[in-house]
Order: sequence, then C-alpha cells, then structure tokens
Amino acid sequence: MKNSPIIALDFASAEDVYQFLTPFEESLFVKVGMELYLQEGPSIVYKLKEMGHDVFLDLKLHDIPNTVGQAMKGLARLGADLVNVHAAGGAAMMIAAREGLEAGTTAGNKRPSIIGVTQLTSTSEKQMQEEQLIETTIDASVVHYAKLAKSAGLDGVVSSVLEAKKIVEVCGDEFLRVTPGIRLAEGEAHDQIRVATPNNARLLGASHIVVGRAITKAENQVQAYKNILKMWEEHA
Ligand SMILES: O=C(O)c1cc(=O)[nH]c(=O)n1[C@@H]1O[C@H](COP(=O)(O)O)[C@@H](O)[C@H]1O
Repeated sequence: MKNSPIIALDFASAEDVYQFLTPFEESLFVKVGMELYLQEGPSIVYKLKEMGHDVFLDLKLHDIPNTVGQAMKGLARLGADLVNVHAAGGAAMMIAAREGLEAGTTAGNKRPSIIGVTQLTSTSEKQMQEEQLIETTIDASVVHYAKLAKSAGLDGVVSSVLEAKKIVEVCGDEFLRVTPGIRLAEGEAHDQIRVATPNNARLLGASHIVVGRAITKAENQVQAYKNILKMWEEHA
C-alpha cells in the first residue's frame, strides 16, 4: 500500500472521477466512499485498480457480525487495498469483518487491509458526550476503540490527527492511523471539527492522511495535491 496522501474521490459519477484524474501523471492512492460507490458500484473499484491506483473502499460497515462478515466476503473480491468498518459495531463484528475478508480473498492474493473508524473527525468531544452518552474525553474514546480494533485483529484505525500519537503509544507503530480532517492552515474546515494540516499530521503520528475538498475543490487540483504531498513528505 502506498503512503502518499489518500485522495477522497467524493464525486457523484465515474465521469467526474475520470475528468478529475486525467491531468495526474502518477499512480495515486484514492478513496471511494459512499457517494461514488452507491452510484457506480463495484465497476468503479475495478476501473481504478486497472488504472494502477491503490484504492481505499470506504463504506464504513456497521451491522450485526454475520451481515458485516458476509458483506466483507464479497467486498474482498473487488480488489480494494483497504476497507473499513465502524469500531462501534463491536469486537465480534470486527472479527467477523476480518474473517469475512480472509474467506473472500482468493488464493495467492493478499487480503485487503481493514481499519476501524473510531470517532468521526466531524464529531466534537461535547457532541460525543451529549449525543452518544460517552462520559469520557474524545481521546480516551478513540484510544479505547483502537485497542478494541487491535484485539479484533484489525490492521489499524481511522482517527483524527489529534489522537494519532496516543494510538502509536498504545497499539504500536505497525498499527495504521489513517487520518482525515486534513486542512491547509488557511483552509475552511467545512463540516470537520478535529482538523490538522498535512505537516502536523506527519509530526503527530499519522501513518496516512485522507484529503478530499482541499484537493478536489481547489482551482488547480494537481498543484494542490503536489503541495500537500510535499508537506507530508517533508516532515517524514
Ligand atoms: O473513513 C473516512 O474516510 C472518514 C472518517 C472520518 O472520521 N472522517 C472523514 O472525513 N472521513 C472521510 O474522509 C473524507 C474527508 O473529506 P474532506 O473533508 O473533504 O477532506 C470524506 O470522504 C469522509 O467520508
């Protein structure tokens, strides 16, 4: 799996995706999320893999263990490099997800990496406490979910940059810290709450960054990607 910034292809159609990707010369690490997948289905994943890109299929599964396990068995065949579930689905669900992926991975192929979403980067500590009735800090909740994901045999978690260092301390450096909520210092936060710059992401322990609108909504998207890549690599 590449370590370059993961570009969130939050577009409504494959056509928009191809238009966006055309000016890029290198092979990229891209993310297919709900918006795109629910319109285009598996074909968009096949196509992006054929084009030579690494693919994070971000469907954030969260259901009973059997349902998630069977869904992952099917998803394993799509050839994505990375998939995710909500850690709040619990240890049994995460184990079923991993086992489903293992069962669906054909002989000779590597099973996709699987990570658990801890607390969404759009969630504030106050909101978590009031709406989820979790009476602790957001850091403690994220680290708790990271430990649970690790105990279920997952390869890492999605968190904000702000919790990444603690996750390394508790779960080790091999355990992935995939961090969305990336914004440039002068950029708008939009709906994200726990945000950080690409430089700080690296300094604070993220293993990967996920970047959507800071690239896709930029006037010069290739240049925006290059700038973010440079900031990310400079601080390695
Ligand atoms: O799992 C994710 O990728 C994810 C988890 C999370 O906690 N926060 C989060 O923003 N994401 C995704 O990361 C991307 C962030 O997009 P921007 O806010 O436009 O950079 C979106 O595609 C989100 O679906």
